[in-house]
Amino acid sequence: MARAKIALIGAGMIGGTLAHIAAREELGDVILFDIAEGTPQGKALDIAEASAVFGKDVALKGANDYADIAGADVCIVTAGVPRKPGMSRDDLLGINLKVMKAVGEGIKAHAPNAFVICITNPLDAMVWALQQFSGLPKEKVIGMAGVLDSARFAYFLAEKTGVSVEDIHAWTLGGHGDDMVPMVRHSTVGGLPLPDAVKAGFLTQEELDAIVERTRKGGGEIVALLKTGSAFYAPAESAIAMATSYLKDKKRVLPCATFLTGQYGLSDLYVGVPVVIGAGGAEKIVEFETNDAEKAMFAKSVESVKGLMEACKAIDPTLV
Ligand SMILES: NC(=O)C1=CN([C@@H]2O[C@H](COP(=O)(O)OP(=O)(O)OC[C@H]3O[C@@H](n4cnc5c(N)ncnc54)[C@H](O)[C@@H]3O)[C@@H](O)[C@H]2O)C=CC1
Ligand SMILES: O=C([O-])CC(=O)C(=O)O
Repeated sequence: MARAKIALIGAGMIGGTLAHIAAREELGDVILFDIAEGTPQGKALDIAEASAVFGKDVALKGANDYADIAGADVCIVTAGVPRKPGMSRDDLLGINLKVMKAVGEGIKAHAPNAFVICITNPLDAMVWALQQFSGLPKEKVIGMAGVLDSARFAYFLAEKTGVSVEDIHAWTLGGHGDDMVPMVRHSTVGGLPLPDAVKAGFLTQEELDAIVERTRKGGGEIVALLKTGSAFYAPAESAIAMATSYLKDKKRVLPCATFLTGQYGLSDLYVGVPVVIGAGGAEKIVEFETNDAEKAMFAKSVESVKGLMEACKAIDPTLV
């Protein structure tokens, strides 16, 4: 059977890392696309040469022409700009919205059957705009944020409790901003919901509260450390998990920015919720039962996403 074709739109920090992981995992042949000339070609060649060391058979190619993404099974979009210290993700909206228009048109023309994973920030508004610009079915266009946010939550819990990351299951809901909602009652340490893990002495309530706050601001913590850009290893791993579930029809339940059609009482927007990812794309949204406090936090996060959608519409009135 032919190898899958994975198009990476944007060959910067995340794009290059995605190419490296996809090659090492032998997930498929990789096209690295960017407007910068030489960058995608150089990264593709470097990783192709590495493949002779790690011993995986994949083809890698750098490109500046959308024609090269033709027939891609998966497109992962990181094109645009990242934030620097002192900026919020929302400050990227104007410049990255223009990038989403160009990328959406490129995908529409050359890879209309692909499963598209958007990573570019501000994530929930960008994936919503990208779906419209590309015209692809909504279940085939999805945003990466929740896998990253919940991975941060899980890592901080593992670090504090001393329990293996493999035995921690953490969930976040909502938009990819500082008002995202780490789901304390639905996340578990060794099978114990976090309130029970506190009772059992794995961590204190104060430690849990601090982890929730650190998770919400996890992106900014890395930006402040790196100074020149934002996180790229964990974001790339997160998108690869989503692409793998699609390509292998694994039907993993992953928190992703997904188009809602009535779930959680919401319609016509993208926001982070748990969703089954399989060969059909975003196949089924999982609806957590939420209490009043969780509902209020989720509603606040959704309001932020709606505000960004309105800002996009003001810039580009073709968006509806
Ligand atoms: N959703 C999430 O959880 C996360 C989102 N991000 C976002 O991902 C995006 C990419 O981050 P990095 O890879 O670190 O940035 P980067 O600056 O290293 O790479 C971006 C690449 O996009 C390219 N580019 C710009 N305009 C383009 C266009 N019109 N067409 C094709 N390529 C174009 C640039 O030449 C550059 O190579 C940023 O917007 C960042 O905020 C970053 C981390 C996590
Ligand atoms: O914080 C940023 O700008 C990048 C990002 O979305 C993250 O790492 O969560």
